[in-house]
Amino acid sequence: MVLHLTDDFKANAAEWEAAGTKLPQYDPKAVAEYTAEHPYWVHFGAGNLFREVQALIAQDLLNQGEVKAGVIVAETFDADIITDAYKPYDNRGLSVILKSDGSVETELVASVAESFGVKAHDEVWDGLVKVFTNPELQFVTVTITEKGYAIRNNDGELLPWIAPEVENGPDSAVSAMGAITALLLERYKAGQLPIAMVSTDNFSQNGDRFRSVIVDFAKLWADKGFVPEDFVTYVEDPAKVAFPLTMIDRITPNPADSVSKLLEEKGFADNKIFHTAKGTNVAPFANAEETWYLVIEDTFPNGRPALEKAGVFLGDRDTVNKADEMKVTTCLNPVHTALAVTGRLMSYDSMSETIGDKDLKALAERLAYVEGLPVVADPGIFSPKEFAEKVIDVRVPNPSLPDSPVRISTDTSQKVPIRFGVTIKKYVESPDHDVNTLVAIPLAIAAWLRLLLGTDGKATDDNGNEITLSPDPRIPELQSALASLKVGGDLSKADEVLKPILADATLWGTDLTQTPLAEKIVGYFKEFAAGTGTLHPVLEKELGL
Ligand SMILES: NC(=O)c1ccc[n+]([C@@H]2O[C@H](COP(=O)([O-])OP(=O)(O)OC[C@H]3O[C@@H](n4cnc5c(N)ncnc54)[C@H](O)[C@@H]3O)[C@@H](O)[C@H]2O)c1
Ligand SMILES: O=P(O)(O)OC[C@@H](O)[C@@H](O)[C@H](O)[C@H](O)CO
Repeated sequence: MVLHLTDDFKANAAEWEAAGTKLPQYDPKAVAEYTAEHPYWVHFGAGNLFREVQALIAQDLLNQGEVKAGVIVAETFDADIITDAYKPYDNRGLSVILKSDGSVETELVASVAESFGVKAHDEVWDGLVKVFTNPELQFVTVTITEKGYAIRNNDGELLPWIAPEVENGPDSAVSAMGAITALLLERYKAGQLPIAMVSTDNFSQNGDRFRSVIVDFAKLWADKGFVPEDFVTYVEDPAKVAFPLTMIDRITPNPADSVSKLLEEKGFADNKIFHTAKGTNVAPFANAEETWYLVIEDTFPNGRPALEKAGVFLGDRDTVNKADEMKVTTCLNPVHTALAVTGRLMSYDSMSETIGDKDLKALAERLAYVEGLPVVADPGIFSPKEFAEKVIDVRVPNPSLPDSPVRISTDTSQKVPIRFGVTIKKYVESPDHDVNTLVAIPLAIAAWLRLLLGTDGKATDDNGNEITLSPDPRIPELQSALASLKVGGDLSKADEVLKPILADATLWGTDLTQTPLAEKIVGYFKEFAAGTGTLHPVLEKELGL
């Protein structure tokens, strides 16, 4: 038995069912034809999370007969994803859910009706313009990583790949933010049509940041005379263009060789993993855990389907904001980052190994329960304590999940302001909490700074073995700032060297040198960097283990 994603799955349904795969309950060809005239949902960022959350929601809505159209996917950063992992498979994918009890569930997903890999303003772009000028389009979702929203550097200057788009106007825009602003301009020209623009990336107040970047872009073009001032008013008007807040959660590791092999053994032919030139790891399948949440602020100016019937929580702004802060600043993502940086120092391959290390687990527990929970608000829709317990006791330890410290520590510099900075700020600003009591957060920060010691993206683990750091746009700058410090070397100037880094509010959300944390971090850093084999003794001493 050999199963291909492009099979006429109704004709060989028995074989798919024998493989235990859930099948679409609709005709994908009819859905694609209907979507071409009646699009309601476009998603930007054709990566792995999309396949395991948004595409499955779209499939669920189709299966239930709630909608007749599928989701359209657009990729601006890495069009190879579309060429390699979507087009050859008629935009279909296989969802592989690796449950914590060791069982595996597969589902053939055919809800992606069309895919656009944007490289220039050519016929592919024209296809997207047709979608954006359609009055029936209700919303856009986005998963493009935190750095995908950046258009300026830390000094407020335009990034080198954004500046030409500002200079040359909307017709030249192919970056994620430029292209989305240009497509909103088309929607504006088509009659100021309403739409919801839904960021589903991992950061606090994601919708607010998304709005501010789009408004920034629109104003830059207005200043240069490329667009009318009224276009700026359109994107600023929440009744026309809404930017709801969201919380999204499903641990979705990069497609793993182990899963590819498992699929091959089970007769799934489409199990090849692609590593694109831009560094995305994609496949015609995606692998994820069973738990998932999507919480969206219910502001959709052009309406929406009954997303709640597919398991999405729709709530008011306050509820969504609290749910997101709970996840990204306390109960999940900070735990992930602390485990990932210390896990890289231990050269652990999997996240389940990190939490299986009792000292790293103690760090995670202190971070979530002792330091995070006291300053996080209860969203009401789930209990933060139970959420954190499930993360620490069930989700991260899931031995079936091929998640790695290498993946989680990608772009750490972009994540620390949210994952640690928000909590630090709450301690600094609240008269009821003492910043001096923080231990796990400064330990995690110090461990990350120790991990960065090295050159050219290389570093050493706690055993002195060379490792390659995960990609991060600020590594060159940070490694060069730390260059005079060596593991086991003279650390007497560590204070001086670390000071400007710790003062950088773009990294921590706060100038840490104005807080007692700076001294603490320098102290921990010196202990970690004193030599090899320091991680466990320092954690044990500082955490009282
Ligand atoms: N994977 C997860 O467990 C998970 C869970 C919740 C939220 N998220 C959010 O989703 C994002 C994407 O995760 P993923 O698993 O799909 O990652 P992925 O590596 O599979 O895909 C990344 C996507 O982002 C795009 N991208 C990368 N850099 C970009 C840039 N500079 N500009 C524009 N687009 C860019 C890529 O082209 C691709 O579409 C994460 O960064 C996070 O914010 C991920
Ligand atoms: O996706 P990132 O790169 O922002 O962060 C890596 C992980 O912490 C993250 O993907 C989690 O797996 C996810 O947030 C779980 O919902």
